[in-house]
Amino acid sequence: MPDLFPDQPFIDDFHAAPPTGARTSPEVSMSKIRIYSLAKEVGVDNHRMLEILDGLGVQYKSVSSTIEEDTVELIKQILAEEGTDATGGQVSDPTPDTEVAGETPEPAAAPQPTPAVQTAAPTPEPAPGQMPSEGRAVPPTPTATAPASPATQGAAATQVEERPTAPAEREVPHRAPVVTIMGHVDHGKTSLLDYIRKTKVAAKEAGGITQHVGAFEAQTSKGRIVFIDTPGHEAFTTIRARGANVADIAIIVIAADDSLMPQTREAIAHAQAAKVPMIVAINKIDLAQADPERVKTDLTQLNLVPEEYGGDLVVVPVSARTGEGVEDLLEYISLTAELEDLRADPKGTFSGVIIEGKVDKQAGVLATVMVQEGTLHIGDFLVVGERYGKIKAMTDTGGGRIKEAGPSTPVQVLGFSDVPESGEKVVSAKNEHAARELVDARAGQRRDAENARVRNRLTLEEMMGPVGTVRTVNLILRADTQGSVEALQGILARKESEDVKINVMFAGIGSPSEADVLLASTAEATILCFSVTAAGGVKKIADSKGVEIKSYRIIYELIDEVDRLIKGTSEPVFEEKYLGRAEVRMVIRHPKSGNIAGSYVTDGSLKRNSKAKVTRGRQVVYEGTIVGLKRFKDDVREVQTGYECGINLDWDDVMEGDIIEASEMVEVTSA
Ligand SMILES: Nc1nc2c(ncn2[C@@H]2O[C@H](COP(=O)(O)OP(=O)(O)OP(=O)(O)O)[C@@H](O)[C@H]2O)c(=O)[nH]1
Repeated sequence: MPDLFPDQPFIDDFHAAPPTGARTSPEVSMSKIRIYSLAKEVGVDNHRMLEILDGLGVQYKSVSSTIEEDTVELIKQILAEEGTDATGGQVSDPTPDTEVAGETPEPAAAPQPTPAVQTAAPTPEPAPGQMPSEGRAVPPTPTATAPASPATQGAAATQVEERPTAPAEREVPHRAPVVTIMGHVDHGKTSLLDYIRKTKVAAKEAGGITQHVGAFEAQTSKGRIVFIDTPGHEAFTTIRARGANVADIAIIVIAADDSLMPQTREAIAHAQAAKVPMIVAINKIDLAQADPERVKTDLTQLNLVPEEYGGDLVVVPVSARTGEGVEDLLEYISLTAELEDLRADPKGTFSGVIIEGKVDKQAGVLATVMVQEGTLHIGDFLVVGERYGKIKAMTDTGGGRIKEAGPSTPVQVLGFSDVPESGEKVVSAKNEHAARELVDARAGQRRDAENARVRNRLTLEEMMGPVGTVRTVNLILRADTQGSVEALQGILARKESEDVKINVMFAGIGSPSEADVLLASTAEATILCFSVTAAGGVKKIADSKGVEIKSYRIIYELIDEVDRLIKGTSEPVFEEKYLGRAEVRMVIRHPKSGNIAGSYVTDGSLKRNSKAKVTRGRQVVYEGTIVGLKRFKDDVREVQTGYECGINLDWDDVMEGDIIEASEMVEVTSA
């Protein structure tokens, strides 16, 4: 297998030149070393290395960032002082196999050297498109001490007291990563999945052809990796649209001979919206016309900068045909998973997500459940939405019968009476009675929510977010040409302010798609179209999901809509503004215009086309519009206080002595 983390560190061309006089150590021949190379060299896992760096207050973006030689020496010293074997340690395997499918023994529970620094909080979510650790806030520099692992606590009791309390999180075992593959049509998603399945799935039964159940488990040298078997962002977003997150990592497949295509951009937008770390697989590198460099350059235009260009995006060239680079890809998945510090408690309360459901002519309803937390056992009662069932049988993705399944395990379950839909959440109940109670409670809640939706209007706070916080307006843009897309993006970028962030989740050419609607529904985004419209089917889905699709032919109207969204009002709000009033002194009959009220403006001003309210004594006798306004023979737009004028209303019964009050509707500018 190619070594991704070479022992020899290399110069990062895109970083600062080595400081003058930099010392070269035998292990570190250059002045800078990438974090993951150092981690491998000294035999600690990447997560731990980042913790040490945090402890030292060293700034970094990801494990691909380089660190100075001085820091390297310091880290080695720390490790040496703590008795860590700086050369013979193990790079932790996040997901070794165990007897219960999906369950992983917690490495920290076994006697181990005390980690140098442990963070109490879970690893923060990575920013979209970045390696998981990117953008981590560097915590205040603690001393490079940390909670002892349970195994060492007894021996070092006094020391432990001075350290932060050991988080319970450490006791929760790691779990295998769940990976989804997305990308443009024909770029090789299915081929890549097939190659991995062919080479990495142990068929349990003789000649065992793994059946399609929506997911499969690959055994790699770095542990188990679970792949969602339905490629494409539609499947990914369908699951997300139901509020579930299944994938931990998204592989964006881009064909090396085709580079970025509309669905590539969509897939990237979907992964970013879900805040799932991305790895780009540049596929078809076996082709003569393959141009991986072009793909990397094109990616930078989306602000996704490959590692070798000084950014943080992991880009792996592969061929799903020859298998070249696939091992590298798997290794990068494990590395990303390790940094994500994915954990789930097999002993915890069960929760899972439906990957897919179907009816089998012989077996009946079969559903693939991804176990996310806890363990499933045959005989358990499961509740999905407002239905429940009892597990009669379970098979793993290799087709073998199993009795229980732990976290990150996809299992096919027999026992539901209706076919559940992908993305539905699954929980377990103690017994049938509890399952029924839960179903009843959910039905009640749904009815209450439906009633409340009818009654309640959104409060200002619900619409705009808490006062004083930065509000994000999520948008999906669709336009007829790339030029229009870019023009719109430019205008929108200038509309951002301290209080409002405009997040264009996806901008593409052509009509909005169903996938756009799903993306919008998960992110509460509005779809704005310029010179394109949504097809009837897409509109229907949008209606059913409460997603607004607005189409414009005039760019300024689209921008007005954005302004409204920025203000937090989905529709413009108008209020009536008083303009002025006039007294009718005589009524002049006009052959063409009808009756004209010869009037004297006593207050404010009157405007043509403004609203008119006519009062006679105390009674309002008419409400309409000032359709014409004259000064002598001239048509005018406005007449001020103290002037005489002729007022033509869209009403003919005006009388001497009437008062005409003018007003106009103005848009409320600030909410
Ligand atoms: N030369 C070469 N061809 C490949 C490679 N990967 C896929 N292909 C070919 O590209 C075509 C499309 O591959 P698929 O795997 O079906 O692509 P996909 O992205 O799953 O396509 P859809 O399912 O239609 O979205 C097929 O003819 C594959 O044989 C590769 O690495 N090298």
